[in-house]
Amino acid sequence: MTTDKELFVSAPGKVILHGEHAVVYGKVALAVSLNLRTYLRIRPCSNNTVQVNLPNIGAKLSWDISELQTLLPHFQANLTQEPTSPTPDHLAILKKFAGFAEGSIDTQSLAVLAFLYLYLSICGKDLPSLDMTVWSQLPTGAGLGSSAAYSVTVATALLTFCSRISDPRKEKAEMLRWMKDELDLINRWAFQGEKVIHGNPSGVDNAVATWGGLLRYQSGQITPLERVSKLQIVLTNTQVPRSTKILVAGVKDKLHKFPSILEPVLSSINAIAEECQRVLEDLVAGIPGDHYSVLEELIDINQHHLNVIGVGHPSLDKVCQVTASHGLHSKLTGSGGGGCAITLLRPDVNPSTVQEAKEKLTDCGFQCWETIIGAPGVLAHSSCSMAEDIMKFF
Ligand SMILES: Nc1ncnc2c1ncn2[C@@H]1O[C@H](COP(=O)(O)OP(=O)(O)OP(=O)(O)O)[C@@H](O)[C@H]1O
Ligand SMILES: C[C@@](O)(CCO)CC(=O)[O-]
Ligand SMILES: [Mg+2]
Repeated sequence: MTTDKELFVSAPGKVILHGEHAVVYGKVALAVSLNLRTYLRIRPCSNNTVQVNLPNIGAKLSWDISELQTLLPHFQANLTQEPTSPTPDHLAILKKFAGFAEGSIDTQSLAVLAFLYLYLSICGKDLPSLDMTVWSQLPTGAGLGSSAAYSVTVATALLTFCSRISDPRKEKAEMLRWMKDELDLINRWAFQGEKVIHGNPSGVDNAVATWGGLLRYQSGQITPLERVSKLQIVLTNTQVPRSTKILVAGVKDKLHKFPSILEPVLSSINAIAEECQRVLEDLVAGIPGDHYSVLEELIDINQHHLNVIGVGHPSLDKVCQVTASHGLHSKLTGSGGGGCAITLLRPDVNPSTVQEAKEKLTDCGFQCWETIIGAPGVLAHSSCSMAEDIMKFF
């Protein structure tokens, strides 16, 4: 097999500055890509099988093309240019095929169901033999958009492999990307993968993984916010596992139970995201003001709101307490219930204060790192351009 037959793609994780959960109900979210990426290798294989290797979650599966072909009649309607949503019937058929129990929502089932749904929907009538490996620098299920980075890389690789979008490796550009229309198609297919994993995603995470940078997202409308990604952030992973699907469903139940109590909270989260955008724009425009104090207050208020809607966790409270004792402000990011928190660093913060806070957080059993935000969205790579420390996982 020649190496140019193998294609590598990668997509970034994200942090949500403000708007998680409220964005599911049409409110504004501000989200930015991270310098932690998911990498995927796809290549043809010659033994009429589809092989999927997911080392982060310890899954290795293989199916005969002839078996997969029997599922195609159920997915015929999907073989259009327009991405189509997974129905409960589709998911039931795929679960039965893969041998997963009816209500299974474990890590492996969700990843495999999302792959099978995208493979059968994107690849058309002549299902190709292929071998796919996905490996990520992102912690799985920690609020950093690992499911979206996974869905974006899988959708991109399948669309490229089946020639439904171009292969950017034919271009001589430094950064191998797709055209705007193709990125839009990738984003819309990845959204279907997210539906399999999340149940009811807003689409913000797959938008950031596709387009990169800092985005304002509202009801499918994506607005890149340029030149405002200067914020310095510490990320803390509480290492408490949680599922976005369950947390999103929990907020829905609460909203149905107490609409007049929860709706104003979601509207207030919307106002926080709007105010944050305004402050970030003032910062860039050099308009005088104590912008960082406002950003810190917005973080504190939103963290209280997120507790009110039921997505907090004692481990996240601990991150907020520890950082507050060093004069720093934190909130959960992503779907909460554990997972990750962000802590804002003012440009004039004393590095020893940050160091001490990080040491205390590490003593609590949390993992802490300073991040570079605003990484590029989905990229193609040729095998010779892949860094050695990443290639060793493939
Ligand atoms: N590297 C990976 N390999 C295989 N499956 C993955 C990988 N990364 C994510 N997944 C799939 O995504 C699921 C995690 O998605 P979930 O939405 O719960 O968390 P997240 O995306 O990390 O956080 P958030 O949605 O809050 O940003 C896993 O259960 C798995 O099915
Ligand atoms: C919790 C949520 O708002 C963000 C998860 O990163 C869910 C979503 O928008 O799909
Ligand atoms: Mg997710």
